[in-house]
Amino acid sequence: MGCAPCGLSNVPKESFMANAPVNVTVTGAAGNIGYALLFRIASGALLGPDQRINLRLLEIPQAVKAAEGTAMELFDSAFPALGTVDIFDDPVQAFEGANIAFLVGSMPRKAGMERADLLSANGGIFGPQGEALNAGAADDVKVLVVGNPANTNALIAASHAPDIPASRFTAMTRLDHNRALAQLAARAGCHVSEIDKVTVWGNHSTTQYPDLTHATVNGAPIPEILADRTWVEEDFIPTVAKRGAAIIAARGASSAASAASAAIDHVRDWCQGTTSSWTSSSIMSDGSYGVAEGIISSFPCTAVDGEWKIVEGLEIDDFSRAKIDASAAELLDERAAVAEMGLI
Ligand SMILES: NC(=O)c1ccc[n+]([C@@H]2O[C@H](COP(=O)([O-])OP(=O)(O)OC[C@H]3O[C@@H](n4cnc5c(N)ncnc54)[C@H](O)[C@@H]3O)[C@@H](O)[C@H]2O)c1
Ligand SMILES: O=C(O)C[C@H](O)C(=O)O
Repeated sequence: MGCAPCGLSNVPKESFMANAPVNVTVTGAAGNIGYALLFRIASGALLGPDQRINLRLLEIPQAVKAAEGTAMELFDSAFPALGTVDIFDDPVQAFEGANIAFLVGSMPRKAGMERADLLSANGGIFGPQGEALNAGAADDVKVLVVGNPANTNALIAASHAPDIPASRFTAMTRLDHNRALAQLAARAGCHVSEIDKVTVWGNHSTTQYPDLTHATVNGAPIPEILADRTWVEEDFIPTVAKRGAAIIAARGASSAASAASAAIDHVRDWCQGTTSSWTSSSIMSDGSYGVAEGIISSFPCTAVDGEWKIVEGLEIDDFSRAKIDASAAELLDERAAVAEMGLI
């Protein structure tokens, strides 16, 4: 049963802005990431300050009251770009007319767990949400799955939405990409904005492969850094791949603000286009780079005219080959596990 939309609004719906309002649905709106994400979206960080956004928040019934508190704060922020804020506990209503959907709502892992340990707890959320998207989302809907294990949850959602192109279901490895930029910047003594051509391949898990093979700093390759195999293999790769666990150990809770920021980066680039040579996005594999079709895996991607495209033709050395294959194999195992559970 749906709860009544609260319909908070600082502005009349019909007030003038150049473009029609964009409907953005955020699940898990009362959670930690939701709290960080909603204010960034409403501030214009997602689609620019001149694009009116109507927010549609989905929560479980027990958390609707907390979501109402967040909606009150959104209202009190008087964001010029924010239109209406409606709250639902029914996915069918929440995804009605959605142009963009952030699928965040799900349980985070605790210390000592791997993200795949959440498959049985969270996987069941994403089938019904895929069906609800299929039933009522806008024709141009773009879906980003943040809730873990994000890649396989995105696959579950996509498999329940036969009328939506599978290319519209993506999972978030942008946080891993940003972590890789930050680690390389620290090692190279440069600013993150001076780095280009970093890739995160595979799963948002410890098997992910943050790849510096093609990386540049200020347009120049980094042979001295790549020659330091101890740093690349024993420091950089595990630091990036295990950063989520390190954050949990330090904060006592999983990353929230950096995850929200990466979610903004992912969807902003998807809608407005990438500005660097490429970024990392988990999308449905078409078999590129020998990654099996039918899994949602991270690739080097550009976004052009609202579509992710895999950057083709990169040379893959033996070390990278083994790493990419290992993460793809894990995704195939996760797919088999959710098939076994009847989730796809
Ligand atoms: N992909 C990434 O890089 C990345 C990064 C950080 C966190 N995460 C994942 O994001 C998820 C959310 O993290 P968080 O810190 O916000 O957790 P949280 O526990 O603070 O919030 C989760 C919210 O989701 C809600 N929720 C649960 N089931 C729901 C459902 N069926 N529909 C709608 N809402 C529902 C809960 O009520 C809660 O408010 C976790 O799975 C976490 O592991 C992913
Ligand atoms: O690691 C986690 O469980 C949370 C998130 O996926 C992260 O990478 O920070």
